[in-house]
Amino acid sequence: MSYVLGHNQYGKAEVHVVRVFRDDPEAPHDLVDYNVSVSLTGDFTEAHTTGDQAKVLTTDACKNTVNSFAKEAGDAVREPESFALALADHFIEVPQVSGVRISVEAFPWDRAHGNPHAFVKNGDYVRTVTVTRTADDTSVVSGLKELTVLKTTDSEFHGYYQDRYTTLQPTNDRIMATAVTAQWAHEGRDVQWGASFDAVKDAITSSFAAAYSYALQHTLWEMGGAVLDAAPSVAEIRFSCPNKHHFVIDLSPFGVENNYEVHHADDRPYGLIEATIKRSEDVDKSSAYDPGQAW
Ligand SMILES: O=c1[nH]c(=O)c2[nH]c(=O)[nH]c2[nH]1
Repeated sequence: MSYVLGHNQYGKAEVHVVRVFRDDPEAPHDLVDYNVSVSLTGDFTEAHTTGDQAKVLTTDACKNTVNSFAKEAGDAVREPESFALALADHFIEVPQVSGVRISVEAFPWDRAHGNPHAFVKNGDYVRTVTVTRTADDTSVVSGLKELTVLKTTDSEFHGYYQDRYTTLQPTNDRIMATAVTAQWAHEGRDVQWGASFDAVKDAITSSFAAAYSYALQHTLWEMGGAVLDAAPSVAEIRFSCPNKHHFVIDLSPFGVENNYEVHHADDRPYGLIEATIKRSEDVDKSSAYDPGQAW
């Protein structure tokens, strides 16, 4: 039998590191909470085909590098994009490495009641970053997931294609809810990452609230446009949004009127609506995204 080695990559997944900033004894503490994954490509054929590990930077060293960079990388640690860039810039210098992908989940913590050293984990969303680096190219994708939003009206759904399996009744008024997963690819790496993230998140939530919706697809389009207007470095944004169906419960058997008030919050199945909104047809950022990410 003959066979060849196809695409391969390796690294350390899910290095969960928390960094406290407490250099100034007079200043309140800050912290960042990152789950970092490192993935390397390069000249690693022999590690697989002959068992020769001479070129393998250990995944243990990858983990140690992440932990040490949480101190060594200075102010770059404060934003997940700049932290991922610092790590990617480091790993790409390893001679046998030709490609680096750093993925970060950043868990937000809010200061507790203005206390200088106590925090409450903010479960509203998780911030995400994917940095992809080769010798002469760097791409940065920022994102968020698990941002759950709901509006109680200003949402319709009707006029859709009908076949013999179509039973859904059209509606001029419904709850619309989704848990937004979005990733957006930047042009360049010279970006104020924190301000840019805040602008995108604000654009998503404010346009979700303000836009009158004729479908979740229509809302994705509105949110994408708002993001491109708000964040100049963003070339495109990809959404993956489950339609969290809320069905009006028929209370008429009990003689009770239900004017879009009482709903069954359905769990599954759910509609899954996905779309990319980009500045022009020419934008192609597909290589910037981690294909291994479930979304
Ligand atoms: O916003 C929606 N988009 C759909 O494609 C769809 N399909 C469906 O059954 N309900 C909805 N709602």
